[in-house]
Amino acid sequence: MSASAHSLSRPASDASVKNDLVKIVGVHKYFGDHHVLNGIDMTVKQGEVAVLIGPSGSGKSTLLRCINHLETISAGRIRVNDELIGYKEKDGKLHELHLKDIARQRRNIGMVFQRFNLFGHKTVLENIIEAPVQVKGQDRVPAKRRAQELLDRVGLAHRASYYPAQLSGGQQQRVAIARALAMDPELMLFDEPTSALDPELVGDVLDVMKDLAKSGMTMIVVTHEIGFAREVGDTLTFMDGGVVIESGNPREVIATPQHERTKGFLSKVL
Ligand SMILES: Nc1ncnc2c1ncn2[C@@H]1O[C@H](COP(=O)(O)OP(=O)(O)OP(=O)(O)O)[C@@H](O)[C@H]1O
Repeated sequence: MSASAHSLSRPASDASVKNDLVKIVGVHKYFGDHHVLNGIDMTVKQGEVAVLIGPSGSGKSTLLRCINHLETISAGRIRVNDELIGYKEKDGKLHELHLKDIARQRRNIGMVFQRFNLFGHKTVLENIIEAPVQVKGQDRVPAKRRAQELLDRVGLAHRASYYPAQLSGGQQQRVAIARALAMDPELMLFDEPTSALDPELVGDVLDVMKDLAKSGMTMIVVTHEIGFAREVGDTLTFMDGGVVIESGNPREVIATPQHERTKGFLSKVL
């Protein structure tokens, strides 16, 4: 088949056609009468990096936590790979899934928080193999081999036998990323992964995230690192008051924000 004929007849399943991995439709979240998310719509395609920015209290963390059902949603639907997260739908109503199904869904969604939350009494290697061995039932030998590969990937192959307290904050955060990757997630959520770090440690963590993005990992990243958003993000979404104010190509949103609230926020963080 000639090249032109091939391009004309490209099948819908062509690997270059990106599928929607995350679909968030009309999501609301109330804590009592405090409306934190007020109808969020967002789509993230397979392999994309979606960066979320917004002022403190705008609902960014809550949205991330809803995506892996650490928070229940008050209305709307969140789907990852076409599977409804946290619920099954019957007669138009949502019923919360059993814990084992919620746990299965969470295994597919890695999450890295602002604070690294490593087990202090376990070595770096033991931290990384904990979930694959305990949750997935993997044998320790292949789990250790994979953990060592992941440590190599985050530049910490030589720290496998250290305890978290012997590492810098940036190194601990890279271990936290390796630990999340050990479950082979399809989606990674990052909630301000560098904001608790000393400035000189931020770059190494962002480099690991850039490498992950290059490898095709689908990522949703809450961050104030606008340079990262510009360089790595496929989309940049500005949230305020629990709604999406604007979303688009990061370079365009940063250079020519369409809304006063986005402009005001960017002027403070740029
Ligand atoms: N469990 C909870 N109970 C009650 N209110 C909550 C709870 N979790 C979050 N909130 C409130 O929801 C609002 C949004 O919080 P959230 O952490 O999602 O914002 P954010 O945009 O991530 O802010 P920051 O940048 O400061 O982390 C805040 O007013 C917060 O107090």
